[in-house]
Amino acid sequence: MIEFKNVGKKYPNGFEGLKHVNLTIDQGEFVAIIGLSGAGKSTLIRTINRMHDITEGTLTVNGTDVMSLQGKNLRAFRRKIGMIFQSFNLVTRTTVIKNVLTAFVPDLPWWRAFFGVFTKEEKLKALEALDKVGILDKAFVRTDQLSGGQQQRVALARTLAQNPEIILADEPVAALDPVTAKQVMDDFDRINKEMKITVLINIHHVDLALKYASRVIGVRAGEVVYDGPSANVDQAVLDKIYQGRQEMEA
Ligand SMILES: Nc1ncnc2c1ncn2[C@@H]1O[C@H](COP(=O)(O)OP(=O)(O)OP(=O)(O)O)[C@@H](O)[C@H]1O
Repeated sequence: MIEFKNVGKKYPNGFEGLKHVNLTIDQGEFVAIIGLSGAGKSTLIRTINRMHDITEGTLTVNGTDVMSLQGKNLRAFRRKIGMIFQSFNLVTRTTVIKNVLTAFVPDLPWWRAFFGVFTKEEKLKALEALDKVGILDKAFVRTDQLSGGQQQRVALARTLAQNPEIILADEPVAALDPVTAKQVMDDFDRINKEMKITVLINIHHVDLALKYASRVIGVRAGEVVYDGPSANVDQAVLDKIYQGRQEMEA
């Protein structure tokens, strides 16, 4: 369970990225975070794995006070939270499987990481993760030969190999065409349902947010202005979140 209690985030320049955020997200939920550019969506999800420090209130993940973590404990905590970015963050000049195997690097002795020595079990786990996102046949292909959608799936497989409890995805389909975006969203959906992994997605596509997420969190100027079932999102809710700048899809 992820719990925000009166959370605030003030950036060093004094800008308030988050204000009075109160949220409880249960294990296994699929949540879409929507809002205008600059509303604070990235700031919100990045506080969960401590990419950003909160400056007010408390944030707990499965009972752990995130701000109390340091060094080894923080690294161990981060291993349970997968992160997916718009830009995939892969090493494109190497093979797909090598990218997935990097998921194990933080747990390896330095020499194994340095020489890229992986056990049979680790290799099987990496292949299994690729199978889960439907690109097992691409395991030994150079990553730069894959389409954008396939590369995002490699990133997803790398995250899955980490065995996460939570996946945070920051605009994961923003760089993809509509058909590929839907395929990647289908992967998130399957992973969420089959593996009971909590999925939190920042997304600009309201139609995809409403189709895939069961819950929508609307952020405006650092504040949560809507939190409820996606089925209850109507034009009035969108007007509140987007200040009248977003039309509901027919
Ligand atoms: N390091 C920083 N210092 C100061 N202000 C920042 C910093 N990072 C982000 N901000 C500001 O915080 C606000 C929220 O940014 P954030 O990236 O969370 O928005 P977002 O909703 O994810 O936007 P987008 O959809 O464009 O990615 C923005 O106004 C941004 O300019």
